[in-house]
Amino acid sequence: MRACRKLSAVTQNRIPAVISIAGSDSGGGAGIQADLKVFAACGVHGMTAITALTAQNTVGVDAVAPIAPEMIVAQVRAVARDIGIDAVKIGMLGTVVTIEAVVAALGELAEGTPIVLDPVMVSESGAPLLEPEARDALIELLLPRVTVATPNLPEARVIAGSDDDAPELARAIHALGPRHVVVTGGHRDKATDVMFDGETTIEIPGERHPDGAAHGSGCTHSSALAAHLALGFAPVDAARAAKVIAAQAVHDGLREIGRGPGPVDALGIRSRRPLAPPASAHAR
Ligand SMILES: Nc1ncnc2c1ncn2[C@@H]1O[C@H](COP(=O)(O)OP(=O)(O)OP(=O)(O)O)[C@@H](O)[C@H]1O
Ligand SMILES: Cc1ncc(CO)c(N)n1
Repeated sequence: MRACRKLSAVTQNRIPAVISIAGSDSGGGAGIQADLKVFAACGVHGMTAITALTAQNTVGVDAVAPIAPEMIVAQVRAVARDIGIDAVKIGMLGTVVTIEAVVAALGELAEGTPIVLDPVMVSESGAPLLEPEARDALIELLLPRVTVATPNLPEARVIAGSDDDAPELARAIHALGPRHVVVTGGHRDKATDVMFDGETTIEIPGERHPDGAAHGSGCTHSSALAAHLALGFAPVDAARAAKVIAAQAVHDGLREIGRGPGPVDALGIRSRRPLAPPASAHAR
């Protein structure tokens, strides 16, 4: 049974708690690992329900192990019943069984809790992260439940079943049930995100950073969007903030990490490094 509506974190002047229901990236660039960094960067408390483990690096995905459906529900229930959930980000799902488990887990949320769905299908390195037969379950079971869906261009084309450009795709996907759609711009000529709210198409432009590193850019964007919804931003303002944060994370991306496309950096890790080790430090 769905819990009753609870007061928002903003009304209560508390730190919002946001959960990522997503896959683990052992390379630390995308998935749950990226999401927790973004939540911290946005000033919200991050929580997780892991849907799948991936043995992954910047070059590829070596193995995927789905988490048992009852364990997915248990993770969400545990935090919902104690800490409370102010917003949800959903990332890698992988299988129909996992999608069904996540739908069941959403029953633990208070009414009106914002849900952001990043319909992850393929990794930056080109590995499939959603079984082809799970597309229909994602469309029928999850899309109608979400506040904001954030497909990239190829994902939007798979969901809409057309080769259109972002504005038409955003409208077609909106007709499938989500309240807002943001087609993200990483795979477009200009890195402009396109949002549709049911009435208006809104362009969210930004400079393209061709020399950055973009592994985890979509995860960063959807987590930042969920965090800002929990912070009380309206969806369009949350989408603008998410675009700025994702673009900066790509710009700051850690190109030197791994042999493939390096991970985004949402925390400014490079700028946090000491200029030199203390004189007393000895290399082991
Ligand atoms: N090179 C870039 N320069 C500026 N912004 C970018 C760049 N690449 C991606 N972005 C921004 O990052 C966000 C995520 O977009 P993108 O389309 O790359 O997601 P994605 O393909 O799902 O990411 P991934 O699968 O790598 O995690 C969007 O706001 C997009 O505009
Ligand atoms: C676990 C995971 N989630 C999402 C993506 C998409 O970037 C990825 N590569 N790995």
